[in-house]
Amino acid sequence: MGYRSLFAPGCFSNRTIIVTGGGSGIGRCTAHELAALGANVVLVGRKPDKLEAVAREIQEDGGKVSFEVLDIRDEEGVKATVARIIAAHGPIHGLVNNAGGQFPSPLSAISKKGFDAVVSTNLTGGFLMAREVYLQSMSSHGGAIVNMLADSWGGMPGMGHSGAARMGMLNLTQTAAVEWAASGVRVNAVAPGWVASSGMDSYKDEGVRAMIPLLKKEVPLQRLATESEVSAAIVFLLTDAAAFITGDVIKIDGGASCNTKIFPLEETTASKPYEGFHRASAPRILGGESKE
Ligand SMILES: CCCCCCC/C=C/C(=O)SCCNC(=O)CCNC(=O)[C@H](O)C(C)(C)COP(=O)(O)OP(=O)(O)OC[C@H]1O[C@@H](n2cnc3c(N)ncnc32)[C@H](O)[C@@H]1OP(=O)(O)O
Ligand SMILES: NC(=O)C1=CN([C@@H]2O[C@H](COP(=O)(O)OP(=O)(O)OC[C@H]3O[C@@H](n4cnc5c(N)ncnc54)[C@H](OP(=O)(O)O)[C@@H]3O)[C@@H](O)[C@H]2O)C=CC1
Repeated sequence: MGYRSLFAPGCFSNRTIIVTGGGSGIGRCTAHELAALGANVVLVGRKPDKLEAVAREIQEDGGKVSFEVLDIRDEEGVKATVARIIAAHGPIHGLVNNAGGQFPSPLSAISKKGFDAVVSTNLTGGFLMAREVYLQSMSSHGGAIVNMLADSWGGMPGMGHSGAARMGMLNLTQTAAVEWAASGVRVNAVAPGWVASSGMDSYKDEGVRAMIPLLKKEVPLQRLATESEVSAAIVFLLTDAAAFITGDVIKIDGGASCNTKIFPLEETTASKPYEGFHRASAPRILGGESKE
């Protein structure tokens, strides 16, 4: 009958896709997936050695890849980088706005400089990348953008700066989806809960490191996500299989955002007091004030 799967090998052939933060963690994993499906991948990040190492890995696997050194918060740098990518590769078909991060800290301990660093990385930088890719390329031929959010639907002690930025990115995703739909541009997002990514190794604070093994307690599926479970959702949103999906968010959190936290999971059938990690106890673990 000649049925053609939308996930066929080579489904991204002749498509150029930018992956910001492609030098490590989820971005690296996504870049590998996209290249394996035939995409011409352009990695973006601040550190050339990391980008070069990932580019080499992908080339060794037979993939098409190059990289651009860029701080996504640098407006002129973003404009020039997007122009350079188009000059070298032609139209841009996909953007994975993955670059980001934060340092866990209670709100009361965050300086303006620190708050600005997190918001400019996780919100403004993503905006600049999406705007330039739209203006310089996708507005004339369509494309797909996937933004990185996180499980920030409620207050998460220690994550107020990045939570605020991610929720800003949620509205930006929805607004861009509406404004750019007529140009054939789809804009979606993924919202992971905790991911066992290499990025988690960047947390050096002892209190935060002690918290990591406890995080799975609030996840109904009782573990952290893998990098490839996040990149699979990103890749799906870029495929033609998602052609009628825009302005949407895929949560990859093992059900964490569905857990009301009123009763910790293991206490729902037991009577002993809960002593593990849950959202209300995070400030104590992070060294901040707690109302408990
Ligand atoms: C239930 C599930 C909830 C899910 C929640 C989401 C979980 C998310 C996890 C992850 O994201 S893991 C990935 C982690 N990866 C990273 O965080 C990447 C590395 N991080 C950074 O690059 C920075 O943290 C940054 C803020 C994203 C970028 O900072 P920038 O490069 O601008 O830093 P600086 O210029 O060096 O510093 C500016 C300013 O920011 C403050 N600051 C930065 N980093 C730290 C830190 N590690 N600890 C404390 N403070 C930090 C600091 O105030 C700096 O000001 P000065 O010290 O220079 O005055
Ligand atoms: N791990 C987790 O539990 C979760 C992660 N996330 C988010 O997923 C994304 C990927 O995280 P993960 O892979 O875990 O962590 P990583 O720290 O490995 O990835 C972050 C990437 O972003 C790049 N980056 C950071 N700031 C900038 C900047 N200003 N300009 C360009 N590139 C930048 C970094 O590269 P370089 O420093 O070389 O520039 C790095 O490659 C991040 O946005 C993260 O916040 C969301 C929810 C959960």
